[in-house]
Amino acid sequence: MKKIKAALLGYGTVGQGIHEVLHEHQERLRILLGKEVEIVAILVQNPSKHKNLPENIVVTTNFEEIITLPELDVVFEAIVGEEPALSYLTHALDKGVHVITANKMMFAKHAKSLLEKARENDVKIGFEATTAGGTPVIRTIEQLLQVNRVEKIEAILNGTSNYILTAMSERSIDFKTALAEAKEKGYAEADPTNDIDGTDAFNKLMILSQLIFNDQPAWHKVEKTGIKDLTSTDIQAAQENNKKYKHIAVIYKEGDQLKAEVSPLLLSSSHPLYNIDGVDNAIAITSNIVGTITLIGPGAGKLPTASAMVEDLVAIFQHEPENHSIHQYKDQAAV
Ligand SMILES: NC(=O)C1=CN([C@@H]2O[C@H](COP(=O)(O)OP(=O)(O)OC[C@H]3O[C@@H](n4cnc5c(N)ncnc54)[C@H](OP(=O)(O)O)[C@@H]3O)[C@@H](O)[C@H]2O)C=CC1
Ligand SMILES: N[C@@H](CC=O)C(=O)O
Repeated sequence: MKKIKAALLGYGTVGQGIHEVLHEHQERLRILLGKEVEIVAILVQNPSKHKNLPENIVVTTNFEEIITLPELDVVFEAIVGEEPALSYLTHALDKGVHVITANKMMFAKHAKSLLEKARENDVKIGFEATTAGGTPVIRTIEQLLQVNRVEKIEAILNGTSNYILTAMSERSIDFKTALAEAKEKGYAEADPTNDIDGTDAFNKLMILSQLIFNDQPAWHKVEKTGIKDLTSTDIQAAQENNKKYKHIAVIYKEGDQLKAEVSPLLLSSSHPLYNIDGVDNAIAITSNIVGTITLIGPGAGKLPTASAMVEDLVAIFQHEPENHSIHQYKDQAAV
């Protein structure tokens, strides 16, 4: 049986999640794609941390060694920061290799040029995992709201912030302890600055903006505030008034101007995002025909993020002409 040959860039929370999901669900992937998916190489920074990987997988710090492997089909990118990720993915697209990325910091800035490059080279970029973790907002907008015109997004887009706010409110723990828990659970970035100062939610909002409006507002004009200055006293006071702080990202068009803001807001219980707690994200999408749809689901973590990336893999390879396209499990097939 032919194989889909994949490389992982990064073997931290997300990279390990992808490996686990590909391994655990090999049979399902074989049914869906008519092919096995094989991880042939993994790029890391410090190979001594990754000594227990199977011997048939190339573990390297040198991207050249990966991109020159014969018959490489796809690269999953789960490293940190704008560079070298951008250069690696540009190189992969130029070589005709599909790309699946979780790297929102890089993609917020370079979505447009990378998507153009992918089109030029007749390959695909999956980026579901860049926004809202395991919650499938990208494909919902891209594929299920094509006749609709999306007019507004109001969303909780950072799992760490929502986890911290919920923990401070429900368990009365302090900010530092809640952040340490979010790190321990694999929700927060290794450097959590972007989680708590609003940058991560901002980056995700810009990715949605690019997808929906094929444009982004001028970054310096978007007001961006994180949750880092909220104190336990603020949170308890809100609770005593039956309110909650939530970190909200909003974008809409006013005339031909894009308006966006990312900030903590005090919500009353009638607000649709009031009950979104823990690591969950929620995205209220308002469109001209259907009205408002709200997607809710895990916004961070190993398996939710890997789920989004492996679903991207299926979306890319299912469309290759020789592949099968079976959408139902046998025991769920319609009679
Ligand atoms: N964690 C989450 O819930 C989510 C994360 N993301 C994004 O996914 C990406 C990965 O996140 P996560 O797995 O949590 O991060 P981790 O810090 O857990 O892992 C990062 C991995 O990337 C490797 N790495 C980092 N920089 C380089 C480099 N320059 N060259 C080669 N390898 C490198 C590290 O190598 P080594 O192991 O040797 O140190 C490590 O294996 C990030 O861009 C993040 O923003 C997106 C959605 C959700
Ligand atoms: N650190 C991010 C991870 C997912 O994008 C978050 O907490 O939302």
